[in-house]
Amino acid sequence: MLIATKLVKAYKTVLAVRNVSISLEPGQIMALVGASGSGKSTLLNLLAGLADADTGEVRLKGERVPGPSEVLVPGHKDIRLVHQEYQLMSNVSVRENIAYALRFFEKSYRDFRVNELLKLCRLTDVQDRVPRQVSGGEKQRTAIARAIADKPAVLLLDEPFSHLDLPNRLIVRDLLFDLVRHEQIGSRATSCLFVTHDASEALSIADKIGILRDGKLIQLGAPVEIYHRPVTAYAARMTGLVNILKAKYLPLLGLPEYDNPETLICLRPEQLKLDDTGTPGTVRAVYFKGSHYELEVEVSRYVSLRLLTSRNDLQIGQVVRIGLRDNALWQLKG
Ligand SMILES: Nc1ncnc2c1ncn2[C@@H]1O[C@H](COP(=O)(O)OP(=O)(O)OP(=O)(O)O)[C@@H](O)[C@H]1O
Repeated sequence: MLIATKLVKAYKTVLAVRNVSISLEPGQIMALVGASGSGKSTLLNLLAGLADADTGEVRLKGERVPGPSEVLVPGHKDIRLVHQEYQLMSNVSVRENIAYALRFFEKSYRDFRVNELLKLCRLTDVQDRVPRQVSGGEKQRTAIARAIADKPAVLLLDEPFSHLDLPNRLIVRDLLFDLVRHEQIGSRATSCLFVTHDASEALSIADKIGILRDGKLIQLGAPVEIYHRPVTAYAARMTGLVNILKAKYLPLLGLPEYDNPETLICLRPEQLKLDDTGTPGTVRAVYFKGSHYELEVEVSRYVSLRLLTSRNDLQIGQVVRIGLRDNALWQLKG
């Protein structure tokens, strides 16, 4: 189990990581979601033993993970970090890049394991090409295959989806999911922690999601919990499309105001519906999303709401009526 306790890291005047504590169980997937500059990469480096914490510590299976100032070769043998740039050897094939991680193993096992990894990461067809001859998605998967080759306890990934197109994002998402489950069958369970600024993949595969803001972990929980009960407007926005309105505008939707009219209320688009008996509003935007349409409907000068519909006959300027699917409103703390 990987446990980080009260990690703090500052760069001169910037406090990049503030008192962050997390724990990752064997076989778990955790995603840390935050805006640019929220401290994601710094935290990953601390977890990997590649940066020295000012205070706090990281432990893997009870043993302290030393920082680079304490060891000759920075990093920990059981923790692998896949960087955004992949850091592959440019003059050797995909296969050899992966095999290099297993150079101290017997050849027969090495060949077996490399074949297994090529299959798992869907790289068998491109195994003889050098990195410049493969796509970004294939480079990413080669870096992941190399990182997990000798079954580390922890796989850390920095923005594994950010440079990829949608099909490749889905392949990598499924791969992470598969490899954590697949590698669990063996005697050691690999855990995976990745950082991202886009929660869409995180919501679907992570067991736990942490929301980072200005170096602080402001919320940690299961994806469903964070999505439906975000603590702040920032956590709500980082995890998907959301309407945030002040409680004083709830009567517009036929609901009573709260004691404090300035309280922020979070309404996910799917909590709203087009409803002939609901509140009238004017369609301000219609976005085609493939499986559905996203509408922006102005219900007053101060309130525009986003909702989803399968109706394909709506036009900008048209008046529609909006109702709530359920009255489960969620109150934000700020
Ligand atoms: N070497 C450094 N020297 C000074 N400040 C730094 C250094 N590295 C990061 N920072 C600052 O620390 C804060 C956190 O940076 P970090 O790179 O960890 O965030 P991030 O969430 O990974 O951002 P991004 O998504 O843009 O990569 C930022 O304010 C950044 O400017």
